[in-house]
Amino acid sequence: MPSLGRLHLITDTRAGRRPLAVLGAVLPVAHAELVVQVRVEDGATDRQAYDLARRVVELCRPYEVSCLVNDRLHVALAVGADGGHVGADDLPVTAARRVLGPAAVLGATAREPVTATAAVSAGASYLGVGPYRATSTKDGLPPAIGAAGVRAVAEVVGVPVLAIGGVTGEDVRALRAAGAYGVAVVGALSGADDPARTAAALIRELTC
Ligand SMILES: Cc1ncc(COP(=O)(O)OP(=O)(O)O)c(N)n1
Ligand SMILES: Cc1nc(C(=O)O)sc1CCOP(=O)(O)O
Ligand SMILES: [Mg+2]
Repeated sequence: MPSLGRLHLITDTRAGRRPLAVLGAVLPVAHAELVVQVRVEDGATDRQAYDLARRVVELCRPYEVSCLVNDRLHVALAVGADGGHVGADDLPVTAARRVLGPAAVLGATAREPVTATAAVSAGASYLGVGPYRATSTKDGLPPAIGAAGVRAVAEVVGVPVLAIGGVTGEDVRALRAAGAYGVAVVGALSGADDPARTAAALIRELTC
């Protein structure tokens, strides 16, 4: 299984955002600590997801940066991605593992210890744990779990825990102290004035 980077950049495909430009800026500074998760809006077609994922894989390849696809595991397989990420509305983790195979990176969303341990038993190789704090990037999320919620999960699993939801560079120290291995972000990079500088700062905080 490929080693897992600590900074997960999740593509921002909301209107007006430029996911490929942001990725192009971040890749040269991020090296092995970057993982890219291709996430499209729920209403996007499979063809749109495929076209974006194919371009992301192409961009990442020269940098040896891993690429995962959110939800749509057939797209992950079709573009030769390194794996995928599933949550409560997606394929169950056991089924996702069967689809992707034993060597793939498979992430699962877990919001509390019980679902976290179940996801790991079912074959998850890392967990996305959140929302750390309230975020406007995604609708319909449950209340924020904060550092205590991240810690509660990190304490009971042996796989990397990535904190997600409203995370910025200023949160990294507290999240690492709570047991997080890394962070997954949308807005912190997509909305940054200088995504390369922001990514470099995040990686410094994640690896110091
Ligand atoms: C790293 C990471 N953590 C959590 C999620 C959320 O997944 P999910 O709950 O399935 O919600 P959607 O992203 O599919 O809307 C994630 N994508 N990545
Ligand atoms: C896609 C997603 N999933 C979440 C969860 O808690 O499951 S929070 C989230 C959005 C993360 O975006 P930002 O970094 O801009 O807050
Ligand atoms: Mg999902």
